[in-house]
Amino acid sequence: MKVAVLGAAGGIGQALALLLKTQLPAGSALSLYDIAPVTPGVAVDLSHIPTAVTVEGFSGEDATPALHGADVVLISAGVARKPGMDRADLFNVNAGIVRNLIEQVASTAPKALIGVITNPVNTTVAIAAEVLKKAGVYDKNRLFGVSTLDIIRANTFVAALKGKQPNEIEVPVVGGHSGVTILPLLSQVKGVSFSEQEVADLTKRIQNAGTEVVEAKAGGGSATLSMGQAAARFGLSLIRALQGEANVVECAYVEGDGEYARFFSQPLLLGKNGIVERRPLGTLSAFEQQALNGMLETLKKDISQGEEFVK
Ligand SMILES: NC(=O)C1=CN([C@@H]2O[C@H](COP(=O)(O)OP(=O)(O)OC[C@H]3O[C@@H](n4cnc5c(N)ncnc54)[C@H](O)[C@@H]3O)[C@@H](O)[C@H]2O)C=CC1
Ligand SMILES: O=C([O-])CC(=O)C(=O)O
Repeated sequence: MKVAVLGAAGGIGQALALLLKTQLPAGSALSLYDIAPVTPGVAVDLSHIPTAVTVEGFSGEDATPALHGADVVLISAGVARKPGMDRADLFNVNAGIVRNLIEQVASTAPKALIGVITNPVNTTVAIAAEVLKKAGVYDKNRLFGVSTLDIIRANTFVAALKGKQPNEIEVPVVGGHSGVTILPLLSQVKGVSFSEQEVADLTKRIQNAGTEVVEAKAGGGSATLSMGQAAARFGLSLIRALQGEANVVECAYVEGDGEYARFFSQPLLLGKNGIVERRPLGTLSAFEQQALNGMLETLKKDISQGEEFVK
């Protein structure tokens, strides 16, 4: 299996590349690309770690040398937030970066499973879909917005509140990846129960967790290490599914049946061709139903902005 990381010299990219170098199955290839000239050096650095995963690094304007034969492409290239900014404020710079990189994926690795990390995810995934469509290679089962960070945060916060081990807790998080569009389905977490106040407080904390990091880093960027871990979890799940493992389920932001919005994060059964089955959201509490209804206008606007950008 070959995994390409685009944006590999950045905060997320380097953390992700390290985790993939140490956790990909033996015999895998890791291919790193970033516009920054340090990227081949990042690959040399990682190549000294004794695992059976080869590493190559490429820099400059052309991403295609990194993309040949890629089974999975994870994209974190772009700018990150500073205090006072919304994820939507990143659109002006990141929309063009995602369009450019996806054009190169479309021409070089059209069958790859693509995970978009670059913000604003609600919008950049719509851009990616439209670019792939224009190139005649769009398959909605192969394009994912990576929302795994919301899930691992939710697991961490719930475990801490309820005195559980984090690996015992799995919170489905649906919707999108910004503010009110992030909806943890706390009513579905097995083995714990919450008061109404706990649900309200936890939901808000999970929705604002990105901002919590941005403010704590005080101008030095946004979540990179936890996002590296989240992207590694998601990328490794894609690889396990590609290799034929059964019952690999992850939530991600994908094009579905449009019941709520064209793109929506929901639980997905993954397989050799990407999404095998979009799982229903299940029964929602009154709080969750209200939050779902309340997010849709924002989410749809975010999606249209991406669609319009490519038209
Ligand atoms: N989906 C999610 O849950 C999360 C998404 N993010 C997003 O991920 C993105 C990256 O964040 P960081 O790694 O912290 O930023 P960073 O600034 O540390 O790294 C970004 C990298 O992208 C590279 N880059 C910029 N333009 C490029 C281009 N045209 N081609 C190739 N590479 C290019 C830069 O050289 C840099 O190495 C941001 O948009 C951020 O908002 C961050 C955290 C969570
Ligand atoms: O908040 C940000 O800008 C980065 C991000 O998406 C997150 O940490 O969830």
